[in-house]
Amino acid sequence: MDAPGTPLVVLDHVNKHYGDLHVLNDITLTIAKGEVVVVIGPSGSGKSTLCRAINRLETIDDGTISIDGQALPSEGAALAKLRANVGMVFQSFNLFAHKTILQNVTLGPIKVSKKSRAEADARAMELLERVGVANQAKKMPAQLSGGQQQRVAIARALAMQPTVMLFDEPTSALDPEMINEVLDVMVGLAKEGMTMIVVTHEMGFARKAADRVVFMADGRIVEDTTPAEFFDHPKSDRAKDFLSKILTH
Ligand SMILES: Nc1ncnc2c1ncn2[C@@H]1O[C@H](COP(=O)(O)OP(=O)(O)OP(=O)(O)O)[C@@H](O)[C@H]1O
Repeated sequence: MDAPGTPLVVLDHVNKHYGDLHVLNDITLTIAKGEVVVVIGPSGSGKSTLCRAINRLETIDDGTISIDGQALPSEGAALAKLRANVGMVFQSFNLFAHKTILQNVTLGPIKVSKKSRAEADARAMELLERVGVANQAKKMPAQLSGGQQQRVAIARALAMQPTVMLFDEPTSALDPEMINEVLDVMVGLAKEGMTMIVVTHEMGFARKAADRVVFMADGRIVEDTTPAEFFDHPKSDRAKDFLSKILTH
């Protein structure tokens, strides 16, 4: 087992364009094992694109991205293997609508990791217990609330035993009363030492659980610092402006 502080996710001079739009502008970022990094910034600043590029859901124009010392393959079996190590939780939970909650969690371990059904079921039930929805295991996704579905999505990602978890606005689609139940699960994961990259507008989570805040604007990393430093002493005008807009309400 590597010591905390070992680089796990490394982006080196990454660029991406959509036509004339420079959506990722010379992004260089290292995330260490066990670190929780919250990515925040104005709408359209490139946060989701950054998160998706780490998992190769988006291509990049130049630069390199590596995970655990391995450069990201662009396709094929190597990419599938890498993706299995990177748990991804999206804004919309993306559960398979025609499979039960338990089947949603066991599908990856059975199909990709070739676990036996008994082993996959046992592990899935442990994970569903952990995120507080074990009693829903036989139900279909549509029978669960949004907050419950998102917790299942987290359990599904954890079932693949990822080395890093990416969260792309995991609470944005939830009704307000369900946000905390998902954030509580995420805070628990952070405390257990999971490496996490979280795109979110939940500043409370950033303050409570993040080791670092990465603030993006116009495709660039403008600040990369501790939550306390960022929220209490933002350095750039962009960050000051952003914080004044979101913290006045
Ligand atoms: N497939 C695409 N084609 C063209 N432009 C795109 C595409 N996807 C994203 N963009 C643009 O790239 C920019 C960055 O998008 P991105 O979703 O990464 O921003 P974001 O910071 O996550 O924003 P938000 O907080 O609103 O989700 C935006 O201007 C967006 O319109």
